[in-house]
Amino acid sequence: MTPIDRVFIIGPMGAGKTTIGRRLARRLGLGFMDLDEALEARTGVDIPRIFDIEGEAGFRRREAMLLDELTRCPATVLATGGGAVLDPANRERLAARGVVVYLQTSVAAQLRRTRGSSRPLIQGEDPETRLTELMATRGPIYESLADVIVGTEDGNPERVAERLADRLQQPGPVHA
Ligand SMILES: Nc1ncnc2c1ncn2[C@@H]1O[C@H](COP(=O)(O)OP(=O)(O)OP(=O)(O)O)[C@@H](O)[C@H]1O
Ligand SMILES: O=C(O)C1=C[C@@H](O)[C@@H](O)[C@H](O)C1
Ligand SMILES: [Mg+2]
Repeated sequence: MTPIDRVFIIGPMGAGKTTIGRRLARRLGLGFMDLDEALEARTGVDIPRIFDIEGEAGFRRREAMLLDELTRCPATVLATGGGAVLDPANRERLAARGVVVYLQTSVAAQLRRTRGSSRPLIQGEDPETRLTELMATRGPIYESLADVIVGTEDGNPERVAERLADRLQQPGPVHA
């Protein structure tokens, strides 16, 4: 069996990409990186600030450049940002360089998990409608890009990570 070298986690805000990605990496004996956190570390400001100064377009440019760099790192689980899959070049890189895992979740769970957060795209008056709209456009993209799809409604991130690690370690076509 070929050992897993790179795993890319995709999915919407609050799906658990950061939380489960970190646990998955530990289980697989891989390093962990988070695209949002890496971008904040590189720029020295948080994501809401990047949106304020450069707009979403500026944020997406930085996100794409860093994704190109981080998807080349060996022995890594990389949690991406919720909107990283919108860019076709990003999608090509993710698909070509590793196993893509989609963490699927309901809007209700996303709402619970992101309540009170500073994520710029859900700062309006009606985050539920916003999350529903985002899922309508992005859901099909997540699904078509994924090698593996895992539900995260289970309230225990460690158990989700365990299920996912088992699945990735089984022989079969998910191995990139
Ligand atoms: N399976 C789960 N069950 C319950 N809570 C969870 C689960 N996964 C994550 N959480 C909680 O939901 C919150 C959001 O999770 P996390 O930050 O990992 O999401 P994310 O997908 O990385 O979001 P973003 O795209 O905004 O970075 C955290 O407080 C985390 O503890
Ligand atoms: O869904 C999105 O487009 C985003 C999700 C977050 O991970 C961050 O990358 C940023 O807030 C944008
Ligand atoms: Mg995250």
